[in-house]
Amino acid sequence: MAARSVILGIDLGTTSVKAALVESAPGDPSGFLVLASCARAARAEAAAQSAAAGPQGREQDVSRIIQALNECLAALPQQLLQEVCGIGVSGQMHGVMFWKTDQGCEWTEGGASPVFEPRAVSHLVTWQDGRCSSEFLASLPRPESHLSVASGFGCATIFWLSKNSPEFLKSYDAVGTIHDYVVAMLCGLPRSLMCDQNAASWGYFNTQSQSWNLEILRTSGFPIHLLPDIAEAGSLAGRTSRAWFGVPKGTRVGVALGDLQASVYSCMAQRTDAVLNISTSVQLATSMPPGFQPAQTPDPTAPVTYFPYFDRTYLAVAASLNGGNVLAAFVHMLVQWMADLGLEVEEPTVYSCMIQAAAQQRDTCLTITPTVWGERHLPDQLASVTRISSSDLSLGHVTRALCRGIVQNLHSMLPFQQLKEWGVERVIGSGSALSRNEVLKQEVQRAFPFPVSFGQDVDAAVGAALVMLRRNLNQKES
Ligand SMILES: Nc1ncnc2c1ncn2[C@@H]1O[C@H](COP(=O)(O)OP(=O)(O)O)[C@@H](O)[C@H]1O
Ligand SMILES: O=C(CO)[C@@H](O)[C@H](O)[C@H](O)[C@H](O)COP(=O)(O)O
Repeated sequence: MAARSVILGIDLGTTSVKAALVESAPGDPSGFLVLASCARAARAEAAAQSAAAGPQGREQDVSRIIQALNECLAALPQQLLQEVCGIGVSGQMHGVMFWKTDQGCEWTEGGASPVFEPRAVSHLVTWQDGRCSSEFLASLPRPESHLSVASGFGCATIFWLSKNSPEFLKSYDAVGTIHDYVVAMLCGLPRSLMCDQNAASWGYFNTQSQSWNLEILRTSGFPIHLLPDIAEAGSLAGRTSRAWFGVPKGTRVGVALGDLQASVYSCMAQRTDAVLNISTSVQLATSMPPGFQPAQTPDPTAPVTYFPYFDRTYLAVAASLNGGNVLAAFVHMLVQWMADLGLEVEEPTVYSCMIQAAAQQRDTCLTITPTVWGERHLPDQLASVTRISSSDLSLGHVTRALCRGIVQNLHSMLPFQQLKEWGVERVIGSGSALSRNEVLKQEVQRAFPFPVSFGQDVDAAVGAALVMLRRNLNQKES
């Protein structure tokens, strides 16, 4: 019997790590089967390593992210892992972490299979980081890119560190996103490799020339020697340097992909589909026609931006900073209030009760603008609640209004009418904040009256695997 083509897909998200085992299935309408999947909360939030980052700093402990990854791999069927012939990796874009070449991890051979643990690495400064004030961003050089630079973008964070913590940078000689790091460790890469999807999310990257704005950065004192080499999205990064949780040594590994692009790749079946992802954040994306090129002068006030996809095509994306993280903040607030009142309640219980209560509350006049983190195009628009009446104060009312506010905020960035004009005929939902929340699903269907279907809650991991399967492993043995 021919060996199975089993591909391992990984998504290193902001809240959780997801892994999926995917197999080519020509007989299936989708062409593939998800054989197994796993998700593990990373719980990686950590205090900023640089005190100067202040309360707006948002960093994650890389060891906890890798621990969640290891837990996912350990939970997948060993037999299937031994049949893996390719690995696709995706993750939270924009963020940046640092490591020392050849010292970024330590492989331990003690257990059933070698595993790597991070060594000589920094925290991950994530896309939610707010240390770069508007004044600081205004002091930076204008990028030669169609995307403006925002706080939490890798190059902005590196500029900030070079100006506020220069000693910190002297300890490292490699940088990348968390998913670039994992690929580099799995393959033992001498230098970090990055595809245009992630490079564009850092700022100061020209997607037309596929190159960093080296001259602009160099003349501004940016440590350009740190910048990763660029590779095409969907290309190979290398092969695993060791066996890993049963995955054979020498397994091909793709260059790491953006989580959004990987989710779109797994959900978008027709060019007329729009993909609405609600995870920690929210994105509404649809594909632009081949040959489309975004205007080269970025407009920081534009709610829709254009993300590189595959083969020099672009996605039109409304990317909100306020998605599942707003619900998580509300849940955290409730748990804290109940603790202050001497009551101990677990977060999953609160999620379950509030979603059930809102499902019974089909409508509300309470109106919530949920933007506790502002938006990149409206940084000063923080959250607000209006139309509060004594009859609309139940948990069901507030949760319904919160879910509606998250979806309406996205709709204000990319309205149903605009999608219709672009030829969109269907919306595919993705992301586990959406898949676990019937009320959010109802509000999506209310705001976007298209036929709506919902993907799986490991869409980016499946997408990363499919890219590997369709762009590398269906080709002849190289
Ligand atoms: N028990 C739960 N029930 C419903 N929603 C949840 C639950 N736990 C977390 N969530 C939501 O899921 C979101 C995280 O989704 P996830 O897909 O893990 O994010 P990411 O891909 O960004 O890591 C949280 O921000 C929260 O809103
Ligand atoms: O902020 C944008 C785009 O600018 C998002 O697409 C961003 O890439 C994602 O929210 C981050 O990658 C985080 O994704 P997730 O952890 O919310 O899945």
